[in-house]
Amino acid sequence: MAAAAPPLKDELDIVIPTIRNLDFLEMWRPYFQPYHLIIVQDGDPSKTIKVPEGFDYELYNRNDINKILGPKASCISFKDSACRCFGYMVSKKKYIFTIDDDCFVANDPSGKQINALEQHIKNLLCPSTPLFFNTLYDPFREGSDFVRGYPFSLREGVPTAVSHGLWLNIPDYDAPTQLVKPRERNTKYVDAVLTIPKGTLFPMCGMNLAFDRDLIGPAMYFGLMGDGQPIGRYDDMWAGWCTKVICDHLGLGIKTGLPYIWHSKASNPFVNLRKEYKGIFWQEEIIPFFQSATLSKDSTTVQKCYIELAKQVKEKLGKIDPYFVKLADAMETWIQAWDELNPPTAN
Ligand SMILES: O=c1ccn([C@@H]2O[C@H](COP(=O)(O)OP(=O)(O)O[C@H]3O[C@@H](CO)[C@H](O)[C@H]3O)[C@@H](O)[C@H]2O)c(=O)[nH]1
Ligand SMILES: [Mn+2]
Repeated sequence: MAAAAPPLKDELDIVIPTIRNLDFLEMWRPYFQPYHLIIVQDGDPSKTIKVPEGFDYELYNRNDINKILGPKASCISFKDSACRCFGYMVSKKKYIFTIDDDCFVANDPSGKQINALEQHIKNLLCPSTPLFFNTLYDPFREGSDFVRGYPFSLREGVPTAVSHGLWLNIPDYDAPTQLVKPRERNTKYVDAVLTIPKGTLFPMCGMNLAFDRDLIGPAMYFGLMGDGQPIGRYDDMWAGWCTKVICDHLGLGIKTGLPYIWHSKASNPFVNLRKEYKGIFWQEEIIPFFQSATLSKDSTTVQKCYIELAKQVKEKLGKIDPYFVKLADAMETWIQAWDELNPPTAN
């Protein structure tokens, strides 16, 4: 009997931001080889990035980004992993999985390899439950269900837009935590997938992340960081806060938990502190902004929501620092570029 085709084989792209070689793909080969890769090469475009044999991929460096987007390339970060969102924009597939090049296949407590891609796909293909918390975690998982007292009117759930995976070994800590706990490693494997309740924000890490591009793609702009910007390492956080506000508004769900990957490399905490420090005190004003952000009922598409949010960023966060005016403009440029590369299909 022929082996079953890998799930969503022709409907999912794997996006990898990189400044290194891609030897890590060897370990992922059994799981990734059937899928198309979109490699976003950051840093010096004259450097050649070697892709292991046998993978189907497209690779974009900074020259390619500038050529494709022209002046709109200004919204894509340079010298920061945030550049990965260019891959989301050029993809033509319904689903995206993004992973860092220092993330490897992890083992579950039984010692079995974790096919992270397969678990993300399971997460995305079954509904989320943001409107009422199920205490037995993901009710759609094998061996689980809705518990007594869970309203039947809510058991259909909502479409899942984002699947947020976690990391064994090096946890995604901020620089101050990393400095205080340099040897801390995450050894806890928690066998759970949770829907993040409506009205609750969360810190989205871009290291091991999948999403439904048709449902939420235009909101997945990884904020302007890196070269020439006053902060770094808030790109994915920014995307997560915007995405969660928009998912709550449009009735979409976000899950976090399984799958785990093995994060192998701790980036330099001192470099990270320099990148993060302004964000550490700015976020004490950014979070209340997102917690109180409301979108009008006329905002019925992700693009409309995102543009409305960008206007609020400019108006309400612009007074913290001119960076937020620039970021709001970059958010608008991102949507223009997105719509240019992804014109609505005439239905
Ligand atoms: O300038 C750069 C630096 C790195 N990359 C690529 O991005 C990822 C992540 O890089 P790295 O593993 O070195 O950094 P981490 O601190 O572990 O990254 C995590 O923290 C957040 C930083 O924003 C983010 O959510 C995680 O990615 C690798 O693939 C590098 O090759 C880059 O493209 N440009
Ligand atoms: Mn890393």
